[in-house]
Parts: sequence; C-alpha cells; structure tokens
Amino acid sequence: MATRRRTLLKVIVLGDSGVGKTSLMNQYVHNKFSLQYKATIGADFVTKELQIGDKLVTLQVVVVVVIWDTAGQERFQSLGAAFYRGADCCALVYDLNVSKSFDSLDNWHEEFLKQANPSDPKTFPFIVLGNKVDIDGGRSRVVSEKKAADWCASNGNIPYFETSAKEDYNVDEAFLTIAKTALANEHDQDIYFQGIPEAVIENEPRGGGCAC
Ligand SMILES: Nc1nc2c(ncn2[C@@H]2O[C@H](COP(=O)(O)OP(=O)(O)OP(=O)(O)O)[C@@H](O)[C@H]2O)c(=O)[nH]1
Ligand SMILES: [Mg+2]
Repeated sequence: MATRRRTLLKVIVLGDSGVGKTSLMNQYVHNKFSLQYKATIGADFVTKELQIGDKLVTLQVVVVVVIWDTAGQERFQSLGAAFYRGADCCALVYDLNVSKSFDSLDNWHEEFLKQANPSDPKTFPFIVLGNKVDIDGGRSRVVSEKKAADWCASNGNIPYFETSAKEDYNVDEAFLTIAKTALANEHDQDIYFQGIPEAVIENEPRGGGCAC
C-alpha cells in the first residue's frame, strides 16, 4: 500500500460555549450545519486535507470543550497541557452578538498560552473569528468590527475574520488562513504528536470526534 508523506498541522479552536466552534468546524470539513445545539463533551476533532502551494497538508482541527463552574465562569477542562502542546495555530472564536464572548478573548488567549506553553508566546500565531454575522442581517451585533480589529491589532496583529457557519460565509477563507499560518509556524510536531511523528498517513483522511 502506498504511503504519502504529509505535513500534519494542529489547530486548537477555543471560545465561549455556544459561539459556534463545532459548527464552524463541521461547515468547513463536512459542509453541514445544524441549528440544533449539542454542546461538545471532551473535544471534537476532524482532519482535512488541503494543498498549500507545493505542500499537501493534513489540518487537524481540535475543538476543546469548556466547562462551567458554579460561578458561571468558563475555564478549561483539565485535558492536560500535553493536549494543547504542539499546536501550530490557535483560533479564538466569539459570537459578535454576545458581548461577553468577546470579553472572554483575553482569557482564552492567556489560558491557551499557559496550557500550550509555546516556545515563543509573543510570536505564536492566533486567529480570531467573529461568528454568527448572519443573525438579523448583522443588526443584532454588539461588537463592532473596529473593536474586534483593535483587539487583534493590540495582541500582535492577529488576523480577523467575520464568519457565519450557518451561511458558510468566510469559513473556507478563515480556515485557509489558519492552515497557512499553521504551516508557517509548523515546527516541533515530531516531539508532540504522540504516535503520529511527521505525519506519515496512509491513504485518505480520517475524521471523527472523541469524548475524551
Ligand atoms: N445563526 C447562526 N447560528 C449559529 C452559527 N454557528 C453556530 N450557530 C448555532 O449556535 C449554537 C451553538 O453552536 P456550536 O457550534 O455547538 O457551539 P460551540 O462553540 O461548539 O459550543 P460548545 O460545544 O458548547 O462549546 C447552535 O445552535 C448552532 O446551530 C452561525 O454562524 N449562525
Ligand atoms: Mg462544540
């Protein structure tokens, strides 16, 4: 059986509960959207193959669950720092109709860096997605594009996209930027991808989810 050498890129998707992380992932990979809300338990992950220039890459998108503590504060479930390490890019998602989800970006940003502990936190690539831009044709948005862009600019010029998982708006564009950013940052995956060193993957992509 022929094997093809591919580059494996790991992307962690974070953000408050209900902002649309799983929906964005499903829209991108499966071209599917459901209005039914089913909270992620543990983590969702999928992989998608794409060609970037002369490189065939496998983008592994991992959506990490959050849990609510008694004070209604979101925090990481303790999946263990090893789970985040080796990430090549982190996508922070908020719902641009929910102010609190935008305010949480600081926490997610900080928590990711704490958990993933990248070799250079100042240059680690993030991307921000303001999701659900479709709702009420944008009339119910509470976070302006400028406010979001300012946050991104003051946190190291993070690329920013406004998306709709529902209407498949800007989803491909956002994930392509994620993949390109991850590819540019691809570094120590041999060390951190336990069991999948340098991504020698047979045949077609795998996908799936886990409740780990
Ligand atoms: N109108 C609209 N609804 C969306 C969009 N994206 C997600 N939703 C809805 O928002 C709800 C939550 O979406 P999820 O993708 O499950 O959110 P999540 O961030 O994965 O949530 P957790 O797993 O709890 O962290 C679901 O009812 C989705 O149908 C969008 O772009 N537009
Ligand atoms: Mg989810």
